[in-house]
Amino acid sequence: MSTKEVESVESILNKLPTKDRNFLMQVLYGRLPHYRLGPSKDSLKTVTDLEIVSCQFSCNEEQLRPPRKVTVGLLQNKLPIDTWAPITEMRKAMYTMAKEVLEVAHAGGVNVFCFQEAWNMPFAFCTREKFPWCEYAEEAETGPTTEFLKKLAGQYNMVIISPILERDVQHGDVLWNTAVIIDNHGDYLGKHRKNHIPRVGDFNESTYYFEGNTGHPVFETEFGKIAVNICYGRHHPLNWLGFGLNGAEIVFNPSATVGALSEPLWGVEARNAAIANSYYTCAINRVGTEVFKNEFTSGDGRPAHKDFGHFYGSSYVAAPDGTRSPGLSRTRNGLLIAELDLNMCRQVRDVWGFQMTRRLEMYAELLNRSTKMDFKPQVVKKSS
Ligand SMILES: NC(=O)NCCC(=O)O
Repeated sequence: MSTKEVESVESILNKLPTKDRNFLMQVLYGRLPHYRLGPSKDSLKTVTDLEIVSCQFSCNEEQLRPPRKVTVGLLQNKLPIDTWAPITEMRKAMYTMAKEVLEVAHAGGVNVFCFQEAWNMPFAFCTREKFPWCEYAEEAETGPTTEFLKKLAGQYNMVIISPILERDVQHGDVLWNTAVIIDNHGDYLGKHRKNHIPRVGDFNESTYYFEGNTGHPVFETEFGKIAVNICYGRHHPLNWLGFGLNGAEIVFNPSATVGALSEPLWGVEARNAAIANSYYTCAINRVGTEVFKNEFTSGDGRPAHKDFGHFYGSSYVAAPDGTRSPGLSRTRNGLLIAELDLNMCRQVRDVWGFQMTRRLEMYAELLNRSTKMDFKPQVVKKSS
């Protein structure tokens, strides 16, 4: 990590006098979620410097439905060892870290836990090297990472979302960027493959895998209907809409993105999706700087370099009413624990009526027309 990196936006806001800070937070972040006591970090042995933020979103009490409280856990973490460590060592280090953090998350009452994108490996897709990175790929349903997490999910009664590099051995060993969903009984529930693959900056991911073919699945769990919009998919409002149309109540957005490219968009996109679709969104970004052995370039005139830049963390949760949690640190490992009341989804639909006032059939007709070869944009010009 560069020592020049700012800790977080909130660390700057916190320097303001309390009255000004509270006013600004209210305007920028909405009605503030309440803070909860965080779990103890005593069980952490190897994970150092883990920031824990613990908060609570609330909505109106209803007469006919009891509250539907669900606690989510979002983890952003640095690589514990060098990118060039042998795969078995990297996996061991990642599993040790995950085991310790999941124990803390369990103590914090987490029901649904999500890791960052491609969590169990370096984010090596900048390099365009095939070896050793493709060797990290594993089968979604039966691979070592899924097997490892199944035990913990069952033990902790926790749904776990595990974004990995997938190898599909049934279809010619093809690779995918995939999120595996393991239910709270420790059973494999399903998977979602990343729908939109970046071709921007050093994000050379299309060298490794293509656009996903799993649509917009929503996974019905004992803790609500959940979906996963992997990283770059957050720039596509219709991708978010797809999960909403299928009934998602919480959409996780495990990501890996760097400051120079996307930081001004980060606080906007997942939050706007929460508002537009009346569901909760959980945006998780990697943190730290990952340095590789060999230099790479990305055809943008920059000199060859060995790192992606700084992954700025800043993971947060946004609610259907637009309220958001503070972001985790830009520089530290972090666990964000947020208690949500899923009743808020319908309450916001009733108040704002976005699902009633949107014009899906009108959009469908335009979208359909716009994909045709003979499409003519509807532009009105003054005739000359
Ligand atoms: N991992 C990934 O898709 N990153 C692309 C960059 C971005 O979406 O900000």
